[in-house]
Amino acid sequence: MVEKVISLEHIDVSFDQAGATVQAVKDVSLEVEKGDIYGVVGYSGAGKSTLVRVINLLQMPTAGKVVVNGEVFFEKAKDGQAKQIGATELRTKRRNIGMIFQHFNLLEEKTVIRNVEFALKHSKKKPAEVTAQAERLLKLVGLEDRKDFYPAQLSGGQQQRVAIARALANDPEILISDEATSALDPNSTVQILDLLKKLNSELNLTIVLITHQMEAVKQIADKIAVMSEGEVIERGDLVDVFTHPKQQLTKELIGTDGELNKAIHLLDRDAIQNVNHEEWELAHLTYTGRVVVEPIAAKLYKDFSVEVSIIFGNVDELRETPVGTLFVTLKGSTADRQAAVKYLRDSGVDVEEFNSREVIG
Ligand SMILES: Nc1ncnc2c1ncn2[C@@H]1O[C@H](COP(=O)(O)OP(=O)(O)OP(=O)(O)O)[C@@H](O)[C@H]1O
Repeated sequence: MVEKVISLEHIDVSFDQAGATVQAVKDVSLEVEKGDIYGVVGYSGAGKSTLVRVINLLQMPTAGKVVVNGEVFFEKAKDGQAKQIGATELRTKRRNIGMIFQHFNLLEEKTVIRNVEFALKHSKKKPAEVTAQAERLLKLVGLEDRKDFYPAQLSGGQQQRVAIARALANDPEILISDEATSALDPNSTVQILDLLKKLNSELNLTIVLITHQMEAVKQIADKIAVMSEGEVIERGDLVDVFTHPKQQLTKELIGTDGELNKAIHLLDRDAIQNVNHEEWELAHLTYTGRVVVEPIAAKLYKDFSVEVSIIFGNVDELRETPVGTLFVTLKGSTADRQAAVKYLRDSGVDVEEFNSREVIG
């Protein structure tokens, strides 16, 4: 059975900024299931941080309902009275939600192990148990041999590992990562994302990943929500959203737009200038898994008399699923091209067609 871990219902958050009201989050509902890696993406200022800070009530919503693990943290109808969990209980419940940030926020005057132990200062564990827990976590994040170092003696990636160990000190079920890889070099970014993926599978940790880096969500997220101006404008399974983006902004974020422009730019105009507009089109093919291009091109020619010319192609990995993109021109009569496109779609290839007149005017 699917277990809902986080449920945000109709969340609004407004701020007063110099006398004006800024609506940072507008009527957003979001459900995160146990074991999800849920990416929340969007440009700076879209409202991502504000939205996720609502989960543990670091940010109070103006209206809406926040439920974590079946427990109502906050509830307020638009013009109603707010009901919220008591302060002491909230403090305890927050321990179930670890957080990591872009800036690691480590205590510079404390060693790595003391930084992790510090997160257990309110726990009822004995000092020896606290140390054992911190050592266990440092081992989990691959830093057992750096436990007596100070933060300044570590690389950014290593400091983020310490921050992750500290965030896991109270054995939380949920980890919120707010731009945790944004300040890291590409290599450390990949390693931190791999670590988050490992923690997700080994501990069944539910992760909410806020980022403006599409590469980060591509590497590990199962689901994504795209935010713009305080609203979630598109959401769903990562592979679905990446292969069938609906909103213009999503296309922009994942680069589909740029790819189309590149295809139009690279189009061999000499080769098509004498071809009648009705006899060719530009097509964007997307396929998951392994599709062999050569036989498809040969088949379209042999069975449908449609000539395929590849403009460019690319294979990407979305959460370990290979996803191929091909921009091609299809030459042939309208009826033959329609039959060929139908064959491609029936074979599981997603086809987006661009009329020749739209492409070159
Ligand atoms: N405490 C605050 N007081 C006033 N306005 C705020 C506050 N926090 C956020 N905002 C405003 O709310 C909007 C959303 O900000 P938020 O930080 O949630 O966006 P974001 O998508 O996380 O972007 P970034 O990655 O730049 O933080 C912005 O217009 C921001 O200026």
